[in-house]
Amino acid sequence: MSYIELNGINKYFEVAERINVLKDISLRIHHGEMIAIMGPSGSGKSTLLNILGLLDRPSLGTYFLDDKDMSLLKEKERAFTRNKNIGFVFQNFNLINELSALENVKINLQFYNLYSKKKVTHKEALQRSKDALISVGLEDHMYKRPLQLSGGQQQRVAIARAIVNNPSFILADEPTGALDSNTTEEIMQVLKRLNQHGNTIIIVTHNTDVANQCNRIIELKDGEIVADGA
Ligand SMILES: Nc1ncnc2c1ncn2[C@@H]1O[C@H](COP(=O)(O)OP(=O)(O)OP(=O)(O)O)[C@@H](O)[C@H]1O
Repeated sequence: MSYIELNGINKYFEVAERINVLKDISLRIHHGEMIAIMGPSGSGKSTLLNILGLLDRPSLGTYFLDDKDMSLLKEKERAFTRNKNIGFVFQNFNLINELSALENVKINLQFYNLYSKKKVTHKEALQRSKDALISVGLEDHMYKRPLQLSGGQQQRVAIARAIVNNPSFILADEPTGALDSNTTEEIMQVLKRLNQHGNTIIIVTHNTDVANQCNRIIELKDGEIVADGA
């Protein structure tokens, strides 16, 4: 069962002076949780998500993923660990407009092949990408390009891309920020279904309706955890 444990995480940025954006963050994320990270603008939510997603390193503190100390990994191992364990979903979908939905999903398995010794064949990549799109309800839209799809459908493609590697964790930074309330609800249903099937989900959000559908809400203020509970 995958878990994440952060202990004493601090993050500094040096601009004109040193600013401490995350202050002594300790938390354990258990397998199967669905977590919202909330807090005012500038409180450090995205910085924390980037550290959890191995996109950025803490200045101080330890990060364990499944008993492995992430600070000991070299860049290539970090990239492999990230690609294998973590799927990302972004506010603006981050899809490639020149590629079909299917190709946008398949690209994640091509990245996987860059880092993994055990390669996924073209045939398997195609089947897994189709299965991921079917699981988010896009069986009739696989060959369309992102701009031929609605915002909610584009976000479903992005979710399919995030899950095609079977990651334990899905990290979503304002996944419904660009969507209306009905589409937000649809995307939450998709995320909740993935959570019921065993994915651990962490969502940064300003939307209390989104947060209230999670099992745990972590609230940040000025880089500190000020609340953490159901
Ligand atoms: N690369 C960087 N260099 C310098 N300062 C940074 C950098 N990244 C973030 N910051 C600062 O760190 C603080 C926290 O930023 P972060 O993006 O994590 O906040 P947030 O809670 O996600 O905000 P929002 O809700 O507006 O997205 C802000 O003051 C921001 O200006």
